[in-house]
Amino acid sequence: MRNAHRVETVRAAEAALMARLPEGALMQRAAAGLAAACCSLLGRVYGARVVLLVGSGDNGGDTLYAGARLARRGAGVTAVPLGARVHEAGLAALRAAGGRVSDDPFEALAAADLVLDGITGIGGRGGLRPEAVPVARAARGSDAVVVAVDLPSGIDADTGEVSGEALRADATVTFGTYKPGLLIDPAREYAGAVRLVDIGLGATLPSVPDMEALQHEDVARLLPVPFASSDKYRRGVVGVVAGSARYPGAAVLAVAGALRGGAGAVRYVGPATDAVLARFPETLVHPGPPEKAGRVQAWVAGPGLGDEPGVAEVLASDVPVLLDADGLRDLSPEAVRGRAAPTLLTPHAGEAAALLGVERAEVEAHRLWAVRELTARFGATVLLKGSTTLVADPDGAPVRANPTGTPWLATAGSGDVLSGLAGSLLAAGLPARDAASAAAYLHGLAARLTSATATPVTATDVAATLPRAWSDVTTV
Ligand SMILES: NC(=O)C1=CN([C@@H]2O[C@H](COP(=O)(O)OP(=O)(O)OC[C@H]3O[C@@H](n4cnc5c(N)ncnc54)[C@H](OP(=O)(O)O)[C@@H]3O)[C@@H](O)[C@H]2O)[C@@H](O)CC1
Ligand SMILES: Nc1ncnc2c1ncn2[C@@H]1O[C@H](COP(=O)(O)OP(=O)(O)O)[C@@H](O)[C@H]1O
Ligand SMILES: [K+]
Repeated sequence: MRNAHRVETVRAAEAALMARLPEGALMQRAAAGLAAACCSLLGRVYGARVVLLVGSGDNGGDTLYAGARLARRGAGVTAVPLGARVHEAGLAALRAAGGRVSDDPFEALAAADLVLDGITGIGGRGGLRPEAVPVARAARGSDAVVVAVDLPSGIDADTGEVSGEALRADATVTFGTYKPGLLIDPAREYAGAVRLVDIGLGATLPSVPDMEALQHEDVARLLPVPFASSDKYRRGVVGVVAGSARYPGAAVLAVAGALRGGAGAVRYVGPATDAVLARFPETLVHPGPPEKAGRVQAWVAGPGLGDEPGVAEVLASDVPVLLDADGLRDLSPEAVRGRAAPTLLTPHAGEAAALLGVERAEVEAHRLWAVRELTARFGATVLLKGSTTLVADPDGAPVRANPTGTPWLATAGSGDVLSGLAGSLLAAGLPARDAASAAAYLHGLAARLTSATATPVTATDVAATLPRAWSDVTTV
């Protein structure tokens, strides 16, 4: 599991740890880890040209001490102070190691191999200030590798929001714990590859993080495994209410996802029985209504449903229900809040915006807010799809950010596959939060495996690759 903590939590943990350590010890740990990461990125340190963008706080201090370490190994290191103050001890260390302060940042950047962005870390507020903007742009426009120190300067550490200009990094070296902003778009995209440096903060951080991201071993633990005594009903039956005369393909894709999700059987209910059977003869089919179709352990309703009935019927059932696409249209919080069994909503940004009564751009810019707000209003688990898929639970457990996926997933029908897959995991007995986050993980991984050759993927490809993703996760 990758854990992330908010700035307030990090500061409290840092204060508790610092009280036990000699002064400056944490900053030296951070700087040592940062310098080591820079060495591995540079390959050859001796003779490399390194530029430090230094803000007024401790983020600049980390950067100066790391710069001193690189200078001692033979790099040519130039500091560019950008704040009203500078970390004096860090600057003295850099000078003592042979580093210098630049009088022309643009000249230094034009020749740089590596730029360290130490303008702001967890103390930053809002986007880059105007005086830093031209320098940050020159850094990004140069041929140098840009490494963000703790966070890309200009992003919001707690939310992943980017309200002004921020410096896009190729890699981020973060200290002690991940920050939520490193896991959530749009900020996540500014961070590049993120490396965590252990500075001993684990000892004083709370054990329940503010946010988390699953990894292979976490998903492997969640996925259902049949026992010797299992039969198809004990493994769980998932019912899929999807498709219409206009969108029969959505039914096929949702069933495709459901068949690969670990349920023992998939029951399709709706008008697309012929299309579903033609593709997947193993499906149990029924024209509807859902309550006449036979017992299921979870329902998925909505993909391609158009104006077909079924949503109210599954909401009236006493089993977990996943609502997606047309199943979310005009959904009232009361219809969900009154349910005794879990409900999982899987909107994309447009559907989330409609449910919240805001613009789509508002959801995309404030994804964490949007997923939390939907969860609170509907009293349901919510999986918000998009460039970063987030899963929030009404019981207040840490929000999960999905680390897999690729922009190639933005293809028609891929959401239908996801809803079938997540519903299948619900039917197999996973709690809604686990079903949603494990499904998003497998779905994103399948898309990555399919697009490994940098070619477009189709929703059908993603569904067909789910078994490979499953085996990739469970055979670590
Ligand atoms: N916590 C830990 O465990 C450890 C933390 N460590 C390190 O310390 C870092 C946090 O340091 P920090 O608290 O000094 O804040 P930091 O991010 O350097 O900003 C400072 C100042 O910047 C300014 N400023 C604000 N917004 C701005 C903007 N948009 N654009 C430009 N300037 C802006 C503002 O000052 P102002 O100019 O307003 O007076 C603010 O006070 C942390 O990220 C990590 O690197 C490690 O060393 C060890 C373990
Ligand atoms: N830019 C992106 N990067 C990564 N994944 C994306 C991006 N845009 C969309 N996705 C993913 O693609 C899928 C699209 O689902 P959805 O919007 O419901 O499409 P459809 O309704 O056509 O099935 C979701 O899993 C979503 O998380
Ligand atoms: K930074």
